[in-house]
Amino acid sequence: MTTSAVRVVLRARPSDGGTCITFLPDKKGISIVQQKVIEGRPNGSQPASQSYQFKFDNVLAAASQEEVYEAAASEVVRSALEGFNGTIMCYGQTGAGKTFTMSGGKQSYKQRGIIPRALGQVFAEVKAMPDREAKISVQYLEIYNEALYDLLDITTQPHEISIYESSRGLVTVSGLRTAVVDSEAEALALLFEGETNRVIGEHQLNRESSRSHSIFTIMIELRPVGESGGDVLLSRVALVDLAGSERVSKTKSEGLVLREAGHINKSLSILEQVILGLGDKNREHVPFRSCKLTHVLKNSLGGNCRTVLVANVWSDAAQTDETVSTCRFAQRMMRVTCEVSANVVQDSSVRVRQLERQVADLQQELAMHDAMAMRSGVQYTPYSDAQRGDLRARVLDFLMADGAAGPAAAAAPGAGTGNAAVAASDSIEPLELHSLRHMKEILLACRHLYREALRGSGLPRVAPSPPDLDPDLHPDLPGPSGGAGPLVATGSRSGSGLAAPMPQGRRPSSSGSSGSTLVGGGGGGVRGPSGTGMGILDGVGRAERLGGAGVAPDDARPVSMGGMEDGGGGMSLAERLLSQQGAGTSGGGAAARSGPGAAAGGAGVVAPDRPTALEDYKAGPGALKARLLADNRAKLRASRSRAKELGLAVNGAKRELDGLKARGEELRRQRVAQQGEGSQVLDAEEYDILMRIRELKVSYKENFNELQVVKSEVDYTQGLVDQCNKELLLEFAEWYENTYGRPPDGDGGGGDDGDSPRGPPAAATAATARPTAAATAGARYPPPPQQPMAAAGARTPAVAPPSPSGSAVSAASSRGGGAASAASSASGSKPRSGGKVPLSSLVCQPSGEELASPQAMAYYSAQQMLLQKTTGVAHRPGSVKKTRPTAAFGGGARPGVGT
Ligand SMILES: Nc1ncnc2c1ncn2[C@@H]1O[C@H](COP(=O)(O)OP(=O)(O)OP(=O)(O)O)[C@@H](O)[C@H]1O
Repeated sequence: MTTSAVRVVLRARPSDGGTCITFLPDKKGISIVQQKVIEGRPNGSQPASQSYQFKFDNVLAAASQEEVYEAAASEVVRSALEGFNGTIMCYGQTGAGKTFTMSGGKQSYKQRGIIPRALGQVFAEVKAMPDREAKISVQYLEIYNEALYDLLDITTQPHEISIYESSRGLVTVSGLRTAVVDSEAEALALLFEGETNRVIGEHQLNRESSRSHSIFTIMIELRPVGESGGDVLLSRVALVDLAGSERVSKTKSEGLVLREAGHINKSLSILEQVILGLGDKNREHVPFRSCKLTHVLKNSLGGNCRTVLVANVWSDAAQTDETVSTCRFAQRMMRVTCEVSANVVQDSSVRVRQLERQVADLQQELAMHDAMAMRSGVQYTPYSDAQRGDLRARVLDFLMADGAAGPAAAAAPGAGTGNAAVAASDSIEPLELHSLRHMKEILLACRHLYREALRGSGLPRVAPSPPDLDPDLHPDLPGPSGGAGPLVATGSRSGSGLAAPMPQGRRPSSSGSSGSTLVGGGGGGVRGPSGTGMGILDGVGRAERLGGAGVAPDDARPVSMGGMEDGGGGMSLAERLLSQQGAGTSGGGAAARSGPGAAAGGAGVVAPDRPTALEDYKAGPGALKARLLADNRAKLRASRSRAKELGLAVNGAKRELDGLKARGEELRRQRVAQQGEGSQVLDAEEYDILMRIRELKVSYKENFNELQVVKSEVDYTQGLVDQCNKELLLEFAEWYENTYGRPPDGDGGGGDDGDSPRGPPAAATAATARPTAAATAGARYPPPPQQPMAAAGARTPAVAPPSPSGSAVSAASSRGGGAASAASSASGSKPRSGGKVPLSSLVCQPSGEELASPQAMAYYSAQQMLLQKTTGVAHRPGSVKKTRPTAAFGGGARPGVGT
């Protein structure tokens, strides 16, 4: 990047009325002598004279007029061929010879001006570059009475041409015809055509006075020949013929010509201000946008451009004032510096071709490596639709194989035990992974199926996975294997055939007290299903049978663990881990305690009060859930605080936007009133407002979008907190009952986190709720219900799944009218009237507003999924009671269901 001062060229129109100027010997300045008649002097006295001398240290001096034109054109063209923008601008009074300098005299080729010379040089230079491919195009703009015209296309209306300024301050004019020219002749033809379209007028000083400013632009694009890549040079040469400043007293302009003079003089005066501003380093604001001329020339004046100013003076003695004025302008222009750098860009098309070739080479290389390593089926190219469809079918088969394992498992040796689950998962044909792309495609297929399940297809909707769940804090997340895996078949094999994913964190967690519950509870466990593919329950089933004797077996702990281990094939990894770690210990502890305790009917065990017991529970067997609850609460707080922040930011931006818009509109009205409807030149304040509005809109949109996301995160996390809270309390109630032989004081399903004492003990307790014959007689679990989508949005989401066996599982989810009361008791608002809280009642009901919210409905649907899963395949040792068919759980609540 270099910094250079603007170059000045002095051009003098030959005098025909007594010359007032002489060039200095070195041609780097001029001397002006002004003769003045001083009034009041006695007749015959000599007129007084005043002399001026203007020297320019950056003047382009040449011997002849032709050489000056040639040198000026050459200076700019050569640098343009190196990628630098250039401008040559003629300035001076009317009639001083600007058009003559730029376009040339009409008499001979020798008289041709700077533009034809520049065009000739461009094509000559390009021709001399065999290693470069050049694309030359031209534009010709006219600014007449503050309106923009296309001199190459007179059909273009002024309003179709506009000045656009990029965020980096680069100004371009859009709407102009850009003519690509292949030869000098073609370019000259366009130049002449454009010249004939210029507006000219006649006045005292010039019979062919240009009434407009014109800018002929040559655009040059130079790229290396062929596909060798390399840099592309882009440059623009603007050749500006300004209209001349005129003194109306001299030109005697009238009517339209006078009006034109007003526009011309105004714009030239703004140009002068701009030059003054650019020359003054302390000046912050340069009024480029005050008129079209200076706005369009913004890049040429003090921007990334090499600029040559041609100061045209008329050497007539009568024009001395204007000559002095033009020289002053030129001197001011000398103070303007330009930061220039070449416009070099990478040829993207060549680069793309190179990369494509590279990719193809690498693919070949990979294919060779695969062949040598005997790897087949690896695909590196994107999957086609057909391949994707095929993969989805295979992924679906894989997912559904889980549900199909049931019959196989039932038939397999070891069915009825936890081994069935192992057998079931072992029997699933794994999906082989060939490559990273293959893995991604499998995940995409899963996502597709998931979304399809969400959209409907007669399947329940599920909640989206909560973000960033820490597996350490969520050990009850679905594990990778068996029926407890991340996907739960929601239909029978012959049903919809689609699998819906189990929402994370919704799966009943392992509590480690399973053995104790089952053993001490006297066989309250559910039986392992057969034929439904839910072999995961077999472990529990075995524990139930073992405990069914109502006597704590000698091997209480091993049985407890055995139950876990046997069922391990169907457990999630997290469950297995849990059973092996602290929870296993506490589970064992509970077994040791509860087994004998239950055998003794709870006698001899002093039950602590509820708050103390709850604290014990939270520190012991319920630690995991309590931690999960605390974690979710922390996340909820964080989300809420972020939502608040974003809400404030959004509202603040909105308020500011409204204020700015109102002010902007006011300024616009003022501008239109002053400059007319088509005015496009904004003043500084209006421009700043527009820029600020643009910035604000961006930040408003970003914050608003994030707010939506955070809001749904808050909603979702709130749901998680509620759910965790309920589960914790319910599990606590069960643990308490199992441990001490009676339900805790107050309400096991009490509200919040159970820290506050609850109301009176429930009248009826789950201790009285014993498995009914029907339930314990091996009633098979029904296949997971095919829930209609409507249920997801139903006001009562506790859908009773069809119960072919009439098991209490159905009843558990169909306790008519129980939902509200139990829910209220679950929230601690009032004590339950009796019995256990039916699972169905733990499913929240969407409010009217929520019915319209997809996030809310997804959440509720997820709860229903949980309900279905739990009622259909309940296996969580700690939650067995929830699905245990008891009278309190819904026995007789509905005709045709229950026991
Ligand atoms: N160097 C020159 N040699 C011969 N004639 C010239 C020269 N410069 C200008 N003239 C003549 O002077 C007259 C005015 O020139 P021109 O129209 O180029 O002036 P101008 O500065 O463009 O005026 P304006 O833009 O105000 O109309 C023309 O007739 C032109 O031929």
